[in-house]
Amino acid sequence: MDSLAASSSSAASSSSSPPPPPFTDPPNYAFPHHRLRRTLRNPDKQPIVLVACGSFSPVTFLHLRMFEMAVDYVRQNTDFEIVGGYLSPVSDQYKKPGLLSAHHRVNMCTLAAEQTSTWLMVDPWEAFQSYQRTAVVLDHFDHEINTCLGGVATADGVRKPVRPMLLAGSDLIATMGEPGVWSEPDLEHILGRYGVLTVERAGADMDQAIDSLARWRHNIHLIHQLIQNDVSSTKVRLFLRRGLSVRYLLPAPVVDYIEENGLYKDDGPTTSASSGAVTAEREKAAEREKGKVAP
Ligand SMILES: Nc1ncnc2c1ncn2[C@@H]1O[C@H](COP(=O)(O)OP(=O)(O)OP(=O)(O)O)[C@@H](O)[C@H]1O
Ligand SMILES: O=C(O)c1ccc[n+]([C@@H]2O[C@H](COP(=O)([O-])O)[C@@H](O)[C@H]2O)c1
Repeated sequence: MDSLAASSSSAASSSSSPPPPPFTDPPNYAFPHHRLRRTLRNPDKQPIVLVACGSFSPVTFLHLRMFEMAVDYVRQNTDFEIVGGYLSPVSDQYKKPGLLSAHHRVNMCTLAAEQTSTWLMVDPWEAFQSYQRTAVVLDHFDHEINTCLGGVATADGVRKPVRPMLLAGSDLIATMGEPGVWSEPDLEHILGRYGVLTVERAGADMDQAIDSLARWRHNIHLIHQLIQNDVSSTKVRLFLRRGLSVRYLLPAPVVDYIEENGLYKDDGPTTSASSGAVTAEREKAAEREKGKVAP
């Protein structure tokens, strides 16, 4: 199997022991696919699933709106057919400021997906374990949907593999050009193999962001926001700390959940925002040194 996780784990295995599973699943994990469409509407299209990775602390209407913008973009500009959409909240080990526990973030994302949409799902795979790089997360989707579920079928019964594609804001794509945040092989894997749908974000210059990623330009799809929305989780957390209303910025069940659980009343951890992935990777390496965490 052509996956980063598979290749790194098989390199570590001895010839006498059975090959380790390609991915480490959290306890009691089952891949959610209750809303994954298993039959292609148009047999000539390439099936894709949208995977949005992020903190979602908390999930906002903008995060959900990114998926709807992607649907319009894909219909008007590509030969893709979207068969599913997933929010994949990052692990607690990501250590970003304001990162609430995975338990609450997954609960809020699930309320948002299940109660405000008919097709979005939440995959808790990366949330409930050690930090997983985005390249590995996309491999996990590839494995679950194509290897385990057998992809999707056309109405004539022809099976087709589904391509997981990253759905992200242009600020996230901009970090791909920053030294020390993403590894070069991972960029090749994410942008060369899978591709990304990038939603314009106020304050992040999309053209500048993709300049340094020019060699993968064919796999980077730019989605312009026709109605500007610059809601961010940071601003929502700030409002909550100040006792201001966040109603109509987030889905109502998420606002209720925050109130019921008394969330975001204090500042949380203070790691710098851009160092989340770097911090998580360093901590994981240190854990590996101590022999506590599998590679
Ligand atoms: N206003 C926005 N416009 C476009 N993309 C966005 C916007 N807000 C979030 N995103 C994207 O959503 C994904 C998840 O982001 P994340 O959970 O880190 O949200 P965030 O609002 O940026 O969080 P924080 O404010 O805590 O940094 C990322 O790809 C991010 O770029
Ligand atoms: O895989 C990586 O190397 C990598 C580097 C930087 C960020 N990410 C992912 O990007 C997502 C959003 O990050 P952030 O800091 O914008 O909240 C989060 O899911 C991280 O795991 C991933």
